[in-house]
Amino acid sequence: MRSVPASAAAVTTAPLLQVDGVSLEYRTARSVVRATHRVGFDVLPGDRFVLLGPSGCGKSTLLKAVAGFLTPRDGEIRLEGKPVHGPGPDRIVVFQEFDQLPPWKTVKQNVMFPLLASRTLGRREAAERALHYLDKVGLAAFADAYPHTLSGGMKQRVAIARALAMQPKILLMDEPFAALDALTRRRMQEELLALWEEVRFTLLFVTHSIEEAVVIGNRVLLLSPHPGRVRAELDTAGFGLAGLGSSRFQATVQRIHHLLFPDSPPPGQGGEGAEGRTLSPTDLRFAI
Ligand SMILES: Nc1ncnc2c1ncn2[C@@H]1O[C@H](COP(=O)(O)OP(=O)(O)OP(=O)(O)O)[C@@H](O)[C@H]1O
Repeated sequence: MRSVPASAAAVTTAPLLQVDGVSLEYRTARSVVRATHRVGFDVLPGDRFVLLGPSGCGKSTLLKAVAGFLTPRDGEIRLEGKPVHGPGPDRIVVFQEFDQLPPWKTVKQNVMFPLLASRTLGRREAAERALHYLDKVGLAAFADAYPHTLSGGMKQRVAIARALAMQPKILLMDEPFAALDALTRRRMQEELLALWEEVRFTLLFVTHSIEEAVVIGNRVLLLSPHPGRVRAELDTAGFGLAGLGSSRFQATVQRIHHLLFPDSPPPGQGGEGAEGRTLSPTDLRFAI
């Protein structure tokens, strides 16, 4: 991964990624669905930038556009100042689904595959790099295992190792832990933060969990319901998992809730806690 020294984010002000007035649409023969409306934000090198908003507000669509799979209807996406015109090895996505690993390849072969397919490295160097990143995610001992023998959390670790091994300029994660059980999800958040401390990559992370956004992000962009517009951008540096449960953490969660849903009671009031709430389809889910 292209790493950023601890102090670089503070001294380097040039954004790595610029999303500039981006509107995104899905067009079918019969209709046009506007997913986002003039969304703008900058991601600095070393940021853990989180897109947070209700289901359907266009978070995944934005991530797909940054990855180069969708072209904006209006606005522009730039990486290091250059317009994004399609997918590239400088932006790698980790998805939520566990089935993103070809089952006929071993764990090591899975991590090597994009390195070989993109001709980034030869076979021997690719194998070395794969083992290096598998070690970073604690899976070196499973290098020769097949994906079906791994748990959901282990599969996601392989997907993260595979993405990091490509050393992209920015790692894109679309609800990567949403399908995991609560304990595994928390452990994966912890491991991702530890990995970031070690490698200092730049991360764009999508979630609909307020708690997860505050734990993972140093900056959080709040998007309004469909079509997504920027509602606010918050500085959430300095929380992490250690801050969970502190009064400052809870106050931030409540503030975000209020910004997103000014008319509904904050979590913990009206008989609803921050976890396990029953919410409408357009509301946020708090499933950590
Ligand atoms: N392939 C598609 N064709 C047409 N409309 C789509 C398509 N994919 C998404 N949409 C619509 O675009 C809007 C944004 O969807 P998107 O998946 O980006 O939201 P999201 O914020 O990531 O939601 P969630 O948290 O539920 O994943 C929604 O109204 C959705 O129905």
